[in-house]
Amino acid sequence: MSTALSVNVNKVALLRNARSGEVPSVVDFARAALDAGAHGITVHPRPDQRHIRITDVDALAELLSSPEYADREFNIEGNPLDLSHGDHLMPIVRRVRPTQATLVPDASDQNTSDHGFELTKPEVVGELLPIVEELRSQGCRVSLFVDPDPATAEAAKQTGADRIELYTESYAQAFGTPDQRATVTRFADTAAAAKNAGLGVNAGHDLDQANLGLFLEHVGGVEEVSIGHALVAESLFSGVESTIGSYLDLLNQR
Ligand SMILES: CC(=O)[C@@H](O)[C@H](O)COP(=O)(O)O
Ligand SMILES: NCC(=O)COP(=O)(O)O
Repeated sequence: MSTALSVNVNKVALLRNARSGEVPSVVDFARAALDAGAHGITVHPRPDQRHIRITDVDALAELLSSPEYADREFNIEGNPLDLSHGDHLMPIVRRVRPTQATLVPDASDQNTSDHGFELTKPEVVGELLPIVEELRSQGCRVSLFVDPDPATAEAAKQTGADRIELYTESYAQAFGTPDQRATVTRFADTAAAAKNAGLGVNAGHDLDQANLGLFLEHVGGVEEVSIGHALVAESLFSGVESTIGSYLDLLNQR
């Protein structure tokens, strides 16, 4: 199985928002990533719009609607259960109709994503069921952000979701330490449990060129990795085309 690369452009928007204006352009970065061979674009439009704004989502949707990118995917992340700023995510997904929605249980004031859904709790599954059903009814693939836990992966099936996304920060932290083997084994076990439950497997958070290869070597059947923070940082030094090419080499996609 080949693993697709979805480029998260949150951090391009973060830099852009440091000043007024459109420099650097989120759309231009996304176009360069796609032209270099990235399989898709990911955004996480948080309620405070600290980086990705709703206008960015619409501009990227227009870019990806271009015939030249007909085979590329748009992945929108967010927490449909966080109504602290009103219903933020679902109106966006209903309007844009992305290829995939990745549901992430972030609170609106979190610095970044730092945990997955507790799907072994029936009440969490119950809250997600109607949302997953609506998204899938509009043709949107649904992925649920989860911690590395086989029981959680198995429970994800009850929501009707298509995939899980493995939250890989603990892997990135363990990479190169004595905990590496045990940690990557837990991710492999979680991925296997998801596959056995009939779910696809995505992965993301703190993946980079240094740690990605070992992860894919040990965790089977990963269909998509979404990478942003490290990739954008690496692009500052090596350029977008070269950086994307390096990731595609790691994914054996060139
Ligand atoms: C869900 C996840 O781990 C990331 O996709 C998330 O988008 C990171 O959010 P920030 O870019 O705001 O840190
Ligand atoms: N779902 C993970 C993602 O989109 C990007 O995470 P990161 O590479 O910015 O940590």
